[in-house]
Amino acid sequence: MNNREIVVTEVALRDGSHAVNHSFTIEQVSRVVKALDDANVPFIEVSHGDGLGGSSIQYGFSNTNEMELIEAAVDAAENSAISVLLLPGIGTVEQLKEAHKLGAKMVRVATHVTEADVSKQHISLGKELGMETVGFLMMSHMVPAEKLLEQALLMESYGADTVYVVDSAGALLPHEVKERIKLLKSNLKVDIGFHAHNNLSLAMANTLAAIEEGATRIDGSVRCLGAGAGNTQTEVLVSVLERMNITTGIDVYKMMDLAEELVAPILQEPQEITKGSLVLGYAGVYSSFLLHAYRAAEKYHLDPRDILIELGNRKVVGGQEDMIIDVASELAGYKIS
Ligand SMILES: CC[C@H](O)CC(=O)C(=O)O
Ligand SMILES: [Mn+2]
Repeated sequence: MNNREIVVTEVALRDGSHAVNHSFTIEQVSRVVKALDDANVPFIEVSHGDGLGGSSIQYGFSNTNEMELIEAAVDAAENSAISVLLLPGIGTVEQLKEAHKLGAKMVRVATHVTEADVSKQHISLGKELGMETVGFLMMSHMVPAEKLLEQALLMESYGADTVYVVDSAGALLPHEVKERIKLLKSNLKVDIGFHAHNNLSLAMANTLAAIEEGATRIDGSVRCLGAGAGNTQTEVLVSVLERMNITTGIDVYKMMDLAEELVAPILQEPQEITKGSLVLGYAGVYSSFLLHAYRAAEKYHLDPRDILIELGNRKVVGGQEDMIIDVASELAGYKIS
């Protein structure tokens, strides 16, 4: 990717979908993609927060059909490639084909960190379609580095061009990121990526630790527009990397401008580390559970932190969003039969 030492994927228009209750409009997507394209961002991800097909009662309905958003993104991008996220079991083969037909160039196939085997069909299809294909191992903090390596090797064997360590809960500490990336780097032939969440205020430190150990594919969300406290803030990341003489190819001033002028007004509230998002990192809970837990807490008159801590204790993972209501009703004293 023309002299980029670090290849950034901007995820605000996908991960940020969680933070705005899946309310992105065609106009917002078009304007943000156009500006990101102008800033020379190589990859821009656009999908429901839970990936293709995520719009549902379980995960939250999108206000606008994600295929229309993907189409708008493809139309607005001259050079940037549009990426889609797909979780096997939520997104289907047909939806991936449709996104590809609309012009999506990259697919990231995401599984829970112990379930890489379910990614085979979708990684193979991504390759068959000629897409850049990425394996995305979510909740990577939940297993030791050796288990993560085993799962990453599976994704590599299915044909993934890159395998990502995904800190979905923002729970990893810098030394744990280093250990994981180092092990993958020395055992995989494909590129290694890292996706952070800022719940413990460690997204930037963890990202730099990952780069130090050889990760070359990095995710960021402009203005921290991602689930929980958001991801590594893209405009800050490209500024820091430029100070370190590491090239991303991205125009720092243009990133700063679009963050302030286009993305800040989209946020329903400024992205900050609130007590709720802090508990996600502290208890190791999926960042996308945050708003679901707030709603459940309101319904059952509970402190959302109690719900999140209990979800962490039970090691609830992505796809088990229905457990949020179950746990809340149990904590409120209702019996589940
Ligand atoms: C539900 C999919 C999830 O948001 C993917 C992701 O970005 C992560 O696990 O951090
Ligand atoms: Mn994420």
